[in-house]
Amino acid sequence: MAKVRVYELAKELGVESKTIMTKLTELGEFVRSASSTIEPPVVRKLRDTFPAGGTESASAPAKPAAAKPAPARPAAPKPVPAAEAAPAAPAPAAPAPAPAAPKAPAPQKEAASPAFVEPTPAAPAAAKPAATPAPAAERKPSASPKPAGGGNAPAPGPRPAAARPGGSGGTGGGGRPGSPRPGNNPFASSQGMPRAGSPRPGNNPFASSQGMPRPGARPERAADPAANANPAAAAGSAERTGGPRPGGPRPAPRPGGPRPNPGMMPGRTSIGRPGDRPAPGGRPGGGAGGAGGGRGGFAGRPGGAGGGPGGAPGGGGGFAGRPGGGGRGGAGRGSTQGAFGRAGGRPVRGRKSKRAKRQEFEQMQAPSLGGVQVPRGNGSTVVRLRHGSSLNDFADKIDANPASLVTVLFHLGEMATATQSLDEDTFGSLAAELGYVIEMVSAEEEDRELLGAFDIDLDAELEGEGDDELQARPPVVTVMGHVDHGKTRLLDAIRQTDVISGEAGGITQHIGAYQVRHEHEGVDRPITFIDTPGHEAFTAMRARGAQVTDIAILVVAADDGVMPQTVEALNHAQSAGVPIVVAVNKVDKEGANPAKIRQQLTEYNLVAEEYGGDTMFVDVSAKQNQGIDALLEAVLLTADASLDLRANPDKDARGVAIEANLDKGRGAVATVLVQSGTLHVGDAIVAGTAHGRVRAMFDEHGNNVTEAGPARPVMVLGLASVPSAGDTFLVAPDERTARQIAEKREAAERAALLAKRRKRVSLEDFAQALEQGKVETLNLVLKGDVSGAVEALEDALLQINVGDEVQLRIIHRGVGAITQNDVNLATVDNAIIIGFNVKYGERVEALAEREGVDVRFYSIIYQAIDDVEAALKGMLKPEYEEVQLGTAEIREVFRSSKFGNIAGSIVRSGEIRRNTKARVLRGGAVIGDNLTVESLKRFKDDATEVREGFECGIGLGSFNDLQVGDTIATFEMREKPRS
Ligand SMILES: Nc1nc2c(ncn2[C@@H]2O[C@H](COP(=O)(O)OP(=O)(O)OP(=O)(O)O)[C@@H](O)[C@H]2O)c(=O)[nH]1
Repeated sequence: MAKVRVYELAKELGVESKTIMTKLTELGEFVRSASSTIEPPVVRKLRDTFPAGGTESASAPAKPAAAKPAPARPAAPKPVPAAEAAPAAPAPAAPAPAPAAPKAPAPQKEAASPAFVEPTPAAPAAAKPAATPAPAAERKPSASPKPAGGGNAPAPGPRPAAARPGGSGGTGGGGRPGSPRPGNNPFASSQGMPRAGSPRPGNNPFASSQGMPRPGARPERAADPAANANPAAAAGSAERTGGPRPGGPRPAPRPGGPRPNPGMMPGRTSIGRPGDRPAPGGRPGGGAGGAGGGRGGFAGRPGGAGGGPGGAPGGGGGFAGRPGGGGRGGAGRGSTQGAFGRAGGRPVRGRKSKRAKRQEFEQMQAPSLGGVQVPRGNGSTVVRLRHGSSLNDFADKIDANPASLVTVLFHLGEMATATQSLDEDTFGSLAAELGYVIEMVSAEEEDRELLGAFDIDLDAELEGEGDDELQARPPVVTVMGHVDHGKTRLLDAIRQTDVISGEAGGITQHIGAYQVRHEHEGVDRPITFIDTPGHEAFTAMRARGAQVTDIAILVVAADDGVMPQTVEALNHAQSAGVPIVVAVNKVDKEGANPAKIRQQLTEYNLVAEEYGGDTMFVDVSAKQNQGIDALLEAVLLTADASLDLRANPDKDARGVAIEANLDKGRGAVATVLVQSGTLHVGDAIVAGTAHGRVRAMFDEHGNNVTEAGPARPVMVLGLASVPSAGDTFLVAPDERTARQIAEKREAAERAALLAKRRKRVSLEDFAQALEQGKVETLNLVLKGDVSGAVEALEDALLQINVGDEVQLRIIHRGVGAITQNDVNLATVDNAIIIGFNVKYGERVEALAEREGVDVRFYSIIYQAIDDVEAALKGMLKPEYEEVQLGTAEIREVFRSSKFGNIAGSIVRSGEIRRNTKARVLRGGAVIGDNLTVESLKRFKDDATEVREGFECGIGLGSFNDLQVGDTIATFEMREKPRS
């Protein structure tokens, strides 16, 4: 046994507890009472000091021999028993009497002896072994006793016991597996006693000890007492428990005892202990445990006592158990005490029908939040929700009442109506509480599902296309580059090369994209150009999930070199995985240095072929139409080298809207790029949330066309509304389907927009997102007022030691205000934008807000570095500041027994809002803080807010210390913007 109680040792040594305690004080050991436990080394010292009874000697030997291990016990038990029996007996006897009488003397004895025995042996043994081992030993003994009576039991018993405890208790958890039993026993005994007790009667006897405990509920004390009562030792207690009470009944009881017995504390029993008992199987165990439990419950110490034998451990366990116990353990205890509403309550009331008990048990498992019942998942039940879903949608999926979910969510600290769109995090915490796992369906998936409802499966369609169906299609090219480097001029020049039109001036109409033909290796091949220079259109489309561009032409003026937007453009292209062909423009100009461009771009991983890289650089002069053919040739070569450009033309068309506008005379006009299939006049189409029937189509020459195949841009008339650039379009089986798809998309888009708010990664939640595997890379977009600062910032950021699990990637850096492009790029790549001494460009803030992009501004470089570093380490927490909302002066206090005191007040400043935080000030001193405006009335009506100058009734919940003249100040905590 690990620990011995003072009174046990006193008994053993044949001295008074007081004497031992005095001695302990002399030794500098602090003990609270005679039932306190003493550590083995101290026990040894005391034994040396009081060379008392032979018991000691007997036990001493035993210890060594036993060495705590299981073996010891078996052996020890018997011998010891004898020895201890004597001492122990008395104690047990004492308690036993009363209870015992009623029940079964015989059992008592049996129980007693074994229990005692064990304890004793244990105790001595314990000294040597480590405390931990001891527990086990103790337990075992206890267990063994009963079963054993014999030797076998011991061995098995112990372990089992241990095991159970651990298991059942959950509590016992660690070392104290024993606890479980204790718990069981405890209750068993205690409960058994009491109830049975006549329980009460029973109680009386031990009354002090037992009686108390049980009823006592509780607590520690109860336990302690019990322990004391037992005096003898854990054994004693055990006995009592086991012995007396259980005495007869118990024996069995414990194991199952609890229930039987008692009937008693069924409640408790059932809860915590049930499990235990079984485990113990042994009454002995039970007995002992019981005792231990009792005490254990209390505290470690008691436990110790209980443990006496095995009790000690048990005791500890008990404790731990309860707390940790969680479900059962906790309940168990609670019940005992009656402190825990359900469990405790019932038992007290008396017996309940099995059904009632079961119901109660089930209730315990139901979510208790807010007192509502919601079907629970098993912790891994997956619920798929669309972005923008509401509690109603969630409730549908789990077959719950939406109102219950509102309540549960409220108890989790969030308020939402059943129809309000919620973000993923909110659903996540709600789902976790209820045992579900939320999977948010991505926008693409969502659209796929939406189309699936109409029997349209674009992926399956693509997968089903083999070499038989696929035919080569032209590449789609976007021209990007720094301002004034000649993008527009180059697109014009290319347009001029169109050999098909045969018209002077080539393409006559701007429709957002055009096709030219170029003879490549003897074959006349078309190339499609997106006729919107710059990467704005490119990123805008990409942000909408449309990947239109196959190849990017990066225009760099040879007389100017690589400039910020050059870099920006190539970042965009690279981040989209689009191959780049570099057009070194203005080579006709004086001072043009094409070689310098090649050299500069090597820094950005664009290494010219002539330098051993794989990027084609072509010197051109857009102004003089030089090198255009070579450029087209390079485009085709690059396409052939790195891309598989094929599509099936023989199906309904699918593609992307490139640009669209509302024309006064013609209605919605959209230029679409067919990506696969063939679009015909008369087709029912849906583009984003716009739908209609193709009334007419025109090409870039203004000619009417009746059909358009893959990579063919055409201007379409006939849509009922204007789609957005980047919207995907498809031909539907009929106009009605087209309309329905459009309507559903519109609804989904609206809902998603509502829920979007702050969903993207932010520096604050980056570490969390990292942990959850949502991100692996912290993508940053750096913008600064001067390039030197941006470079310095980038260098410093890249030097942060980020560890292996995460990568820091600067996906774009540039000089100037935060632009829509930056936000679009951050949207696509889930990046955070860092602005150093710059501001938002026009209308960009709204876009960032809408897209939920985290944009941070700094004017001190180290602050930015610190924040990023902190984010990477999960240290960056949002800062909150208190914002006062309003004050009200109390003019009169209405007392209401139902609602608590209501402050009849007049709002002096700001406004008073319901559910906001409040504090009460009297003469400038705060007399009540962290309160909530729980009720707010204007006359008899409930109000959500009352403005300055108006009177209202304010209820602060249970805070009733209100006086006329007090001021109620309301405030809220707002996230502090970092700067
Ligand atoms: N000498 C010479 N000038 C050129 C060449 N290409 C374009 N330019 C001139 O450079 C200026 C800018 O050309 P743009 O085509 O407007 O350049 P951009 O890149 O489209 O400019 P933004 O639309 O403002 O972004 C114009 O004055 C062109 O005439 C060229 O090859 N040689």
